[in-house]
Amino acid sequence: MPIITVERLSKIYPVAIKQPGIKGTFNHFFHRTYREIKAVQDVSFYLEPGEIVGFLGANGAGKTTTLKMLTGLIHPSSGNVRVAGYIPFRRQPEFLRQTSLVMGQKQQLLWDLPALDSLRINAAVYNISDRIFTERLSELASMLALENKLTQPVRKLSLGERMKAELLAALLHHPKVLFLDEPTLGLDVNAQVAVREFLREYNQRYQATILLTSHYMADITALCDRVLLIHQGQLIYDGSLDGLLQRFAPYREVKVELAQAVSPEKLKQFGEIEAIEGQEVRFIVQRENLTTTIAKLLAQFEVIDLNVNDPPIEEVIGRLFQTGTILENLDS
Ligand SMILES: Nc1ncnc2c1ncn2[C@@H]1O[C@H](COP(=O)(O)OP(=O)(O)OP(=O)(O)O)[C@@H](O)[C@H]1O
Repeated sequence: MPIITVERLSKIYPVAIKQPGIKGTFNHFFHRTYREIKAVQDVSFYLEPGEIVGFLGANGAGKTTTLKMLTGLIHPSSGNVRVAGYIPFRRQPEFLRQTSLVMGQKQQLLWDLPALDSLRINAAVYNISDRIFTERLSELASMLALENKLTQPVRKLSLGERMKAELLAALLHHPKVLFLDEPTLGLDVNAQVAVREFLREYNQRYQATILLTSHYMADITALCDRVLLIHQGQLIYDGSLDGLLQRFAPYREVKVELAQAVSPEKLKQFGEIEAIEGQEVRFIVQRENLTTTIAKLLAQFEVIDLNVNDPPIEEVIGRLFQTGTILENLDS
C-alpha cells in the first residue's frame, strides 16, 4: 500500500498586479486585481514505503510547492494528498511525528547555540525520552561523523557540518517519510558524498521513504532508481532514470580518437562538437543518425578508437530544462 498518495493535486497562487505610478498604487490599495500562477497542475503519483524517489524539474517548475503541500505547509487548491495515512494540511501531531522536511536553503537549528541545545528542544517537542534521545543522538551523530561538533555554536560549523546537523535534527524523531529540498545545495564534493551516503544508510536501516529534489544529478543517480519530472507544474514523467534518458535524450555521445588532429570545420558535419582535446573529439549525434555518422567518420579519417555512450545525465537534464526542449521532446 502506498505511503504517499497524490491525486490530481493543483496549486494556484493568486498574485496581485500593481500598475506603475501613483494611480497604480492607489488602485492597488482600493481595487486590487489578481492574476493566477498555476504552480502545480493535476499532479498524481504514489510512493511505496522505503522508496527513494528523485523529484526533478527546472527552476520554477513546481517542486517546492508540491513538497509544501505534501508537508502541510500550504493548502492545495484542489486534489487529494495522503502521507502516512494523514491529510498533511491538518498538521495533526501524529502526522508531524511521521514526517520531516529539510530545505537546503533554510535552517531550523539556532545559529548562536550549539546544535545539541536545539536537538534537546526538538526532543522535548516530539516527546522523546532522555534514554531514547541519548541512543538516537549517539547513533545519528556517529552515522554523520558529527560526534565532536554538536557542542559548538552552529555558526562555527562548516556548511557541510551544518547540513548534517540539520539532518540529525530532522531525523531525531525517526520519521517514516522524509522530504528533502536541495539537501546538498552549496556543499563541496566530499560533503555531498557524505550526505548521500548517510541518506542511503538511513533509508536502508529504517526503510524510510524519501522524496528528494536536487540540482546535483550525482545525488539522483546515487540514490534514486525512480524519478518524477515536473515541467511548468505538470508531471510529465514518472519512471526509471534509464527510461528518462531514453525518452528525453534522443541523442548519444560519440567519442573518437583520430590518428591526426583535424580542424573543427571538417568535423562539424558529423554532429554537434562537444569538445576537442588534441586528437580526441566528442560529438553529440542524434540516435537515428548514429550508424551513418560512424560509417562516415571511419571512411574519412584514420580512427584509433571510438566509443558511443549515453550523454551524462547532467547534460541531458541541462538540455531538457532549456526553454522549449522538453516540449519538443514531448511532441516527438
Ligand atoms: N508564494 C507564492 N506566491 C506566488 N507565486 C509563487 C509562490 N511560490 C511559488 N510561486 C510560483 O510558483 C511556481 C513554482 O514555484 P516553486 O517554488 O514550486 O518551483 P521549484 O520547482 O521549487 O523551483 P526552484 O527549483 O527554483 O526552487 C513559480 O512560478 C513561482 O514563481
